Amino acid sequence: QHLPGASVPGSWASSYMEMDKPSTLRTLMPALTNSSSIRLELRPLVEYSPNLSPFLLDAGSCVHIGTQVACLPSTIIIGAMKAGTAELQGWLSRHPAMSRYGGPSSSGTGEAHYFDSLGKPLRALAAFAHGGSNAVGFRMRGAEPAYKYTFEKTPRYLFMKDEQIDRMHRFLPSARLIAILRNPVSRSYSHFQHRCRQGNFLVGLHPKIKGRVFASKSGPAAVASSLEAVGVTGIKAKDLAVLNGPCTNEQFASLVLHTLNGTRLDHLNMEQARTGGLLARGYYARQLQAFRRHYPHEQIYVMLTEDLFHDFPGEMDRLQTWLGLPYFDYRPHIRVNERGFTVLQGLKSKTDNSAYEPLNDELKAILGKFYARGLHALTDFIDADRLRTTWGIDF
Ligand SMILES: Nc1ncnc2c1ncn2[C@@H]1O[C@H](COP(=O)(O)OS(=O)(=O)O)[C@@H](OP(=O)(O)O)[C@H]1O
Repeated sequence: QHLPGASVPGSWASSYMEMDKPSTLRTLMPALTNSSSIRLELRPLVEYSPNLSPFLLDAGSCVHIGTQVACLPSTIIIGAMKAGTAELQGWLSRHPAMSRYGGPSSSGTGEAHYFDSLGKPLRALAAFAHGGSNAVGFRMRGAEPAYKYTFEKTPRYLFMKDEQIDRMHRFLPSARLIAILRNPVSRSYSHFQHRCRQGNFLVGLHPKIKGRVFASKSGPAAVASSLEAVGVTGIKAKDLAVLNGPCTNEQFASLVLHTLNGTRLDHLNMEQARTGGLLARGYYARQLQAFRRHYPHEQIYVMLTEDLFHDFPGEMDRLQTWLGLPYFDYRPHIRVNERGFTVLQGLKSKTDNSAYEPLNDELKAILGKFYARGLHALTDFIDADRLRTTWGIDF
């Protein structure tokens, strides 16, 4: 078997186990799984059949479709959005034993979104098992299934409802999940900037609402009628224009700190969290608790964005160890970009983009207070001192 250079030791390679009866795969899985590694000594290979249920398969198992083999993800980066998931995906896919959804040259985000939209995933998963287009993302070449394991990242997973997590677990019970968490304050501001760049907000042009920022999901006419309902009368759709990024602190404050009638709050409340997950996605504890209800503790790895960005190779070493991968030294492959960030050579980094205005101290304090209460519960997942020192939030 061809292995790519010395980077993947021969001892890492697996043999296949042709499963004549896919219905026995789940029963055998515990015997094939080494609890300290995603590697499967015998890699289940199921022959495609029109009746194959995706719920018979499991993480890391492969489906044989004609001359092709596609393997289900062994590990998934579940979020959080704006916590550096794309960068982490890029680094992990550089590992010679790992292959990302969409393939190395994917021009898209490489997010499979199998589990976060009701309706779509079941069809997609069925299509996977049935060799349809969704299998392409995890397709293997030649002898790759012997030594390569697939993974994907969909940051929205961390924000899923319980029934969606349940389905994920029923489909991939032995998957290893990686959660990367960024200080919720900077995460929410980064999310705001992301949505600004995408033109998701409207800015008021009329003197009564000049400069105010509104979520534009339902369009300017809907915003105008919501304003009318709270007594801000005479606003027409043409009085609202699409806001383009990069945006400012003032615009962020306008979105999260102003009630619809224009009152400025000096603190954030749950009501403000309605802004499309912008704030709610930072409630990490309840999100992780939801995953823990389905996946055992040992299958969830929690890392902090700031630690990763501070020492990328060191954090990748720890992650490799947790995944039980053969050691890959990232150090010869790093570069420091123009903005001073450590990135991987040959990997397009979001930090190569231009920066936006830093979050000001007043907003930092208001948001910090808003998130501080929820951080207690996060200490079930991350040491309190580490949260204090890395995020600088006092709680
Ligand atoms: N190496 C390194 N060092 C420091 N910061 C980095 C690095 N790589 C990515 N980033 C920052 O991560 C943010 C993007 O996160 P995601 O890739 O998870 O975004 S997304 O959810 O996929 O849209 C985005 O944050 P903001 O720039 O604050 O928006 C990136 O700049």
